[in-house]
Amino acid sequence: MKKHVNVVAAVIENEQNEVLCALRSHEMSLPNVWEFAGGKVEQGEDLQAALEREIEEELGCLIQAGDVIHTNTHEYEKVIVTLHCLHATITKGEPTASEHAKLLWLPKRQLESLQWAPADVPAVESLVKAAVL
Ligand SMILES: Nc1nc2c([nH]c(=O)n2[C@H]2C[C@H](O)[C@@H](COP(=O)(O)OP(=O)(O)OP(=O)(O)O)O2)c(=O)[nH]1
Repeated sequence: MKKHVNVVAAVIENEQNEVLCALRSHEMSLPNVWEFAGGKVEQGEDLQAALEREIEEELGCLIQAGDVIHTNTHEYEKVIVTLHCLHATITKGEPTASEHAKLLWLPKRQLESLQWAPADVPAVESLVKAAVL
């Protein structure tokens, strides 16, 4: 049976209505696609605490995680991912790539110009839809 993992991802918006996008590197599983930074939820952790921990580890900054804005389950070849996208705001520091190949602030309405991890596509579509309304 395939492993099922719960993953949290941060939709971080700046004052210019740009969203932080992160490119998965060659060394990561699912390489060379864009995602919202985050990672797997550990046992006993709530979604907000998991996201705050993952962002500090991955991007070296502190965030406050807010509401869940989108949840989607996607079946990959080897794993089933339930992706929870949460609003988040930076409270201290600047995001810096350590594991990712690149970070990019992109206006919401341009998000679909990137190649996203398949599990992220519904969340990206709804962010773009909300931005153009
Ligand atoms: N962090 C994050 N992971 C995502 C997103 N979309 C998506 O499909 N994923 C997948 C990729 C991975 O299979 C899983 C998250 O794992 P992870 O970020 O902890 O890192 P990983 O797979 O590189 O870790 P590892 O098990 O290979 O050590 O969820 C997303 O927007 N953010």
